[in-house]
Amino acid sequence: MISKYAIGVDYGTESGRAVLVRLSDGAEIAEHVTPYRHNVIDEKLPESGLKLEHDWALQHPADYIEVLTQSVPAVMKESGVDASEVIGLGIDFTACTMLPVDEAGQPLCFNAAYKANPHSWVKLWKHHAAQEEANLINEIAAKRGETFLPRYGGKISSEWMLAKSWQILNEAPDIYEVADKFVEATDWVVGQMTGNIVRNSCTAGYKSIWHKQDGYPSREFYKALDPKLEHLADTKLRGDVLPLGSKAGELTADMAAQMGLAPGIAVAVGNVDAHAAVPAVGVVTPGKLVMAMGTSLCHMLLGSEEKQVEGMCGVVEDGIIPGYYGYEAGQSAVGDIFAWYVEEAVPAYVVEAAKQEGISTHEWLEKKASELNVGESGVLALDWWNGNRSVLVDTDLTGVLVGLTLLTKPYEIYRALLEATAFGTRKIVEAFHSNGVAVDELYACGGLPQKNRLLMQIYADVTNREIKIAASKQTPALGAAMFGAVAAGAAAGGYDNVVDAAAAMARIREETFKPIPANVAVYDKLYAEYNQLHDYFGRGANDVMKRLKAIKEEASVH
Ligand SMILES: Nc1ncnc2c1ncn2[C@@H]1O[C@H](COP(=O)(O)OP(=O)(O)O)[C@@H](O)[C@H]1O
Ligand SMILES: O=C(CO)[C@@H](O)[C@@H](O)COP(=O)(O)O
Repeated sequence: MISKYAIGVDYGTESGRAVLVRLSDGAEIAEHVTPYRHNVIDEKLPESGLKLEHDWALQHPADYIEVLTQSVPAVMKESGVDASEVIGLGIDFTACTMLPVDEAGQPLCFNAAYKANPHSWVKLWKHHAAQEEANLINEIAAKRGETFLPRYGGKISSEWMLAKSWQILNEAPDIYEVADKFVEATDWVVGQMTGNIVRNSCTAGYKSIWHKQDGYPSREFYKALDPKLEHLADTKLRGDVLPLGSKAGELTADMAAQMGLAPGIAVAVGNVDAHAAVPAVGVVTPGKLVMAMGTSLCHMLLGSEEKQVEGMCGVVEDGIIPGYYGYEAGQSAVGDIFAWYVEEAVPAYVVEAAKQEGISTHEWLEKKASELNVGESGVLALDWWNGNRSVLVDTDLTGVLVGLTLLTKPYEIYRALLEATAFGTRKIVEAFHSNGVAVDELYACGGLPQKNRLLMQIYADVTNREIKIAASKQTPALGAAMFGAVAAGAAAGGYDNVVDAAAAMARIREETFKPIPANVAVYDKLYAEYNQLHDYFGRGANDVMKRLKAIKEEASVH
């Protein structure tokens, strides 16, 4: 039998990667990464050099296309697979990563008339400058008793489509006016491959308050926010919303030529990175929490019923795997916090020591931190370096370190940061579990489980649960390829549904991380302290973080 293949393209925060996957067994034949030429644009705009304000995070749409034209031909070349054997392609993306486009589907930032306006660019998921809009959305939605609110854990995030769109209206009404549509980057890139933009049910459901039965919120609700938003859903957000696994269209001849693929192959509707990873670790039933661990951490879980859970990002019917309610929660920085520490705060002697040993600074810190007993450092942290996504849903919260002394060592702080993120995850696990969405097992995928064993042991100890690790290093891309195979269908050599695709293609590692009872006991005590700090700083007892932010904003006006 001739092997068939699909390509999965995973769009992360700093780079995109293509993986060529064999459909019979999920073997990853070749992979290639293309770093985004413009990376995250958070200081000044390309070309005009316009300085961006705090909390902005933009991207350049051309970088996404470069991933297709660089990484896809590279995997084809490396593998030696003939283009005729590749039957489908799927992508996954960070989200809500959104952009305004014109009638032709072209990003407004490609237009000389608009590109000096930062609102014409892609707003990356971690663009956090729409918190004021989010606060108002939540206040007004709560006052009106909007029924969608409980589906989003009681709060709509500043990271999502509505807050970002409203920020455009408030700060750049001309861009709002001229935008034909606001689209998720995942849908835009798929549209570039097929020649037609369609929306997917996953980003629409989790990031744009779309519901399978009810559609978007009512016009009255949008109007209550701002009369100019009344028609947002039927104008800027219009367009078909197709379920995950659907075929968005076929690869155009032009893009096929640039990507080294055959024209006409099936392209799946867009997906979200964390969501695509779920079938890629073989999770297609409830009770198994999948943690996509990278710069941020997304928690994905299936349930048979729709439950209300404080601070979850959302519950969407068929949002991850058809037939189940897909639950999502998350932490908006995890790896990014460790990166901050390594890049901004370790002393030179640590960097030098790591260099001498021929290992990375992370690895050196991990090694030294592993020698500590649990609780030995006396240092505790709150993991809010990029705000709090779940369960507080507040991007104005910031980080905390408690317990520092003149004897505190860098690796003790590093360990406290690893632990803080694990406590943040425990908070989420408990929120689900205590509200009737069972979390019996943990699965981890993404870059971090491959990079840091201490981190994974800490997560097992803090949550008191065994953790299974994805065999693939590229789980979102593998999942995206599965959806590409589903879009192609069994008749073409793919699969008819993602459950069948997962049965054949998903794998986990044999080795798991099991909780160590002695560590679990100490972490219970530390978690109780974390919880107290969490509520003190996060639930209004002391709003020092918000006051500091206000002072900082005032002081930064030059
Ligand atoms: N040894 C390590 N221990 C902990 N974190 C690490 C280590 N090496 C890199 N990181 C962090 O991993 C993150 C990148 O994760 P990865 O999954 O590769 O990326 P992404 O989330 O963009 O897909 C960065 O934030 C980086 O700080
Ligand atoms: O918000 C989501 C998913 O809902 C993610 O796309 C976002 O956290 C970015 O994820 P990564 O850290 O790039 O893996």
